[in-house]
Amino acid sequence: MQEKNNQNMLLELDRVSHFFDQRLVFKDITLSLGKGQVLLLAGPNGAGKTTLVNIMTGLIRPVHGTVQAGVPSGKTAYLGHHTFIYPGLSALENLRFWAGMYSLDRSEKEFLDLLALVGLKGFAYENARTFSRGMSQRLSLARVLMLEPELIFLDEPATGMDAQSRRMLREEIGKARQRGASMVWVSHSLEEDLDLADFVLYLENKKQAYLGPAKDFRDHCRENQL
Ligand SMILES: Nc1ncnc2c1ncn2[C@@H]1O[C@H](COP(=O)(O)OP(=O)(O)OP(=O)(O)O)[C@@H](O)[C@H]1O
Repeated sequence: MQEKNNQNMLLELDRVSHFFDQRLVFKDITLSLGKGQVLLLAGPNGAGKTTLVNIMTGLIRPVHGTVQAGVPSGKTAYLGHHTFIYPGLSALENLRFWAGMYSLDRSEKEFLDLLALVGLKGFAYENARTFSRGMSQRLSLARVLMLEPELIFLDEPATGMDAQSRRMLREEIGKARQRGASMVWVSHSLEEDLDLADFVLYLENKKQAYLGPAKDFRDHCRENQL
């Protein structure tokens, strides 16, 4: 995907293997992600996608191998199973809180514009405790967009989202990619999402069954009956 030690390299995994209680999840994952590249991470349930994202973000230390990130932690963002939403705060207060955490100077109008972008304008002052799964996911997306990260981890970000929200999500992913952000994106909707990706890593049978250009993945699936 990129030459090793390239200064545009944002994430590099070298022979990463992981076990839970002696049970192998996957072995020997080696990849580099460059600036502005989108890696789609796919595979059947239980293949190890979330585990690999957790290793990439540093939440889990791999049993073997190394992970190097070329961006400071303040320039990475995660949208996935944990929404990081404070249920006792309104949508706007959540954004204000996160902005404070990252020392970002944002006006009330900017918060409201962000909430409008993710379709939550009418809920800015509502307590986040009352939000559905899809609404919480949209608020979490607003947090990610506010950070303008260089490296974004998306673990099934469309979970709980309706068709309109999924379209908005894909549009925002496209915009982030255009401004040069890199992404690792776990998806179960390959047909929909493949066109926004540069590379695909397909995990199956405890190894990388495919790692290569997204444009060649469909042919690979046909040839290998995936
Ligand atoms: N904390 C844990 N302790 C023990 N086993 C775990 C733990 N987390 C995950 N596993 C196991 O590791 C394997 C990979 O799980 P993981 O959640 O990474 O898969 P996934 O590809 O993300 O699955 P899905 O598509 O269902 O979300 C599974 O067999 C799972 O049961």
